[in-house]
Amino acid sequence: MVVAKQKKKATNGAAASAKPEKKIAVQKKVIAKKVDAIVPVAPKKVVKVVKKKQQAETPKKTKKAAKPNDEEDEEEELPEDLKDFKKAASAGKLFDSDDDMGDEEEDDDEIGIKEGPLGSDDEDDEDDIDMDDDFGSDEDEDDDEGEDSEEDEEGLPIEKKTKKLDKKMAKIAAEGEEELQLNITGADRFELPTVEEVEEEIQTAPNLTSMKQRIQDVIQVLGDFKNRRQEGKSRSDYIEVLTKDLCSYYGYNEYLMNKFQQIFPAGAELLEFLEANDQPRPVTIRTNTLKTRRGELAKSLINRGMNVDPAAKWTKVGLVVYDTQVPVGATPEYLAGHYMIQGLCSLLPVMALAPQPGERVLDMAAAPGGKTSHVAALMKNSGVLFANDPSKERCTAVIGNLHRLGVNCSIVSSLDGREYAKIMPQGFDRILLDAPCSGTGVIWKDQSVKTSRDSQDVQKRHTLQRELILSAIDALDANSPTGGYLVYSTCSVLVEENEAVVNYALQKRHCKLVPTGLDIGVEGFTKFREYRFHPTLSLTRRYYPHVHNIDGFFVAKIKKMSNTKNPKPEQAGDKKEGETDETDDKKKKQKKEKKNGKKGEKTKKNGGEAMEVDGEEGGEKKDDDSTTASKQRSLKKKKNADKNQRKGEVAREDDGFNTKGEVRYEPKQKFKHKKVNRRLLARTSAKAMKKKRRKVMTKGYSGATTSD
Ligand SMILES: C[S@@+](CC[C@H](N)C(=O)[O-])C[C@H]1O[C@@H](n2cnc3c(N)ncnc32)[C@H](O)[C@@H]1O
Repeated sequence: MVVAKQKKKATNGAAASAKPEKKIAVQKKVIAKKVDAIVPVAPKKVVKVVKKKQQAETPKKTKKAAKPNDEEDEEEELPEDLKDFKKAASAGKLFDSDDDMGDEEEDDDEIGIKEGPLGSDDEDDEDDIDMDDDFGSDEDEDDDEGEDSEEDEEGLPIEKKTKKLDKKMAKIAAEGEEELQLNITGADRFELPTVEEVEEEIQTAPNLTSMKQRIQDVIQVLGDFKNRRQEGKSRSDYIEVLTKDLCSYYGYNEYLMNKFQQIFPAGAELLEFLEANDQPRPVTIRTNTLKTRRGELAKSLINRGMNVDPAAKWTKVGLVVYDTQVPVGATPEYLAGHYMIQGLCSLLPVMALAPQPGERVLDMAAAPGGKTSHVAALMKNSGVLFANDPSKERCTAVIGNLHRLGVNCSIVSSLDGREYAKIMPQGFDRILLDAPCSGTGVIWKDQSVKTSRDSQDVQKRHTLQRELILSAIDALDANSPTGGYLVYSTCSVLVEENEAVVNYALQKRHCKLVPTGLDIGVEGFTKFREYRFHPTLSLTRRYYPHVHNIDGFFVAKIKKMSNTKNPKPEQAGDKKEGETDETDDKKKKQKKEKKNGKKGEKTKKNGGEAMEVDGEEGGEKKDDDSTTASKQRSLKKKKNADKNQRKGEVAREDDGFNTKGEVRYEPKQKFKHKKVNRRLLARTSAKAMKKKRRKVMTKGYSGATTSD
């Protein structure tokens, strides 16, 4: 553009200084200027074609050599070129290549428009400088324009030609612009390949760049689906292609990718999460306050050549290690037990548990003992701390760490956590259940998680977690003067292992969620897809690597309300979408009916679930003799009510997740609004009012008569 401008100046400058004998030469330059002027709007290819043609037809010469003698030739030549240009442009041949959008080489070509009759780049540069020098500065330009218009008025044939040419050029430019816009919108519109095509590409020649591009394109379309969708393609078509690409680009199986897509329905956030899963978290350590203080520890580590800093505002014991000249796990301070190497997220559940000195505390799944030793530090090495893990091998790590860190209030056991409810019911003031989980929050540590987790696997963990959480609640003492708290945590981001487990516990035991007291984290889900958890699930906290720069994590704090096993019925959030208080009332009514029915049955069978199934038969037998229609009707009603309720229970028995561990799909209820004929309604209500009034009047009148 600078060059073009300089040329313009040069052209105008020429007009100013070389009258009249140089007029033709000036006009030629004006024409050249017009050609240049359309360059920015005409597609590169167009320019290239014109220039190439010019090059082909005009012997290449320097500007100096091209001066007066060629004037006539060029005058004739330019309109011809332009004809070709127009033809080519209107035939649409100039835009159909991808190259039109240009790569760097093409950009060079664009600069190369300076080539051709007017000479090479280098020459141009020189010329530009010369021209400036010869023909004056910007200020001269205005004057030149004035002279141009004077010349217009004179109406030389060449001027007429120029004007004609101007019009032509404007038309061509407009056409070019139009076509360019068409091409741009065409290029913008992303064409969705079929899943089969994508699969084939992935299997035969996976191209990470095009895959990434497609991922971004699809996410863009999904973000503005109404406007960007391809006709005939549904949202699920796009999602299917996106899932395939995401799986192969990031290396996940489809099961896990679907789960993540459900958690992060916004594509951009999903990408951030997936990217973060491939990034290592910072190395962090926890100061063991049983032996030292953070400031002292930091000083000694800095002296050893470690670059450390306080890890975050919310912790007084965490340090982040930026770089180190010595292995973090082999310093004298480490061996002396002044710190534990721990991810920052590991501090969160212990902070939420807030164990007090002198309490009875259980760490139900303790190995390798990072959190156990933190608990001991907060208990100031007093009270009793049970550190349990069923893996004997992993228990040796617990013992080693507790020794190194100077914990002397602990008992290490190697049991299945589910045993604790039986061997020590109501035996603890506080319990930490850092449950075994899928590890979907710490994928950066173990990439095999990406492909090894499937629905059965998650379902198995979900079941174990539910059993463990109930056992933990049963091992808690609700009447503890200082506690009665359970902290449930996982390094998983899956709802099945987190909210669903806690919600299940709320349904099964008399307990409630309380605030974790943690400053960071996002609220747990109270709604997930079509499922509704208890509203207090918002008190739980979720952590994501892409948001908090710590491992994916979940923390819930539960207070046990009573040592009875029965939960308060309203404790659990088992209300489903579309359910109202009215449905609750109906349920209560059904339960009452059921209970009444059961009373009679109790003489035959013992309580429990089997009894409910048998209840139907029992009920029928009992009422065999009864022949009245009303009794039969009420029996049928009761039977249906029982059946419906059982159906609901079966559906919910897995806490919103079917036996495969997948979210059960239930289409949203569509509410049909009955059309009300307002006139008819008004008429009927008016009639009813009249009737009522008449009734009252007659009553009142007759009443009055009697009383009188
Ligand atoms: C997430 S790790 C615990 C990490 C530990 N809390 C820490 O911070 O060092 C889960 C632990 O649960 C243990 N585990 C597996 N099944 C268990 C069960 N049935 N009862 C109790 N713990 C179990 C595993 O052996 C594993 O050590």
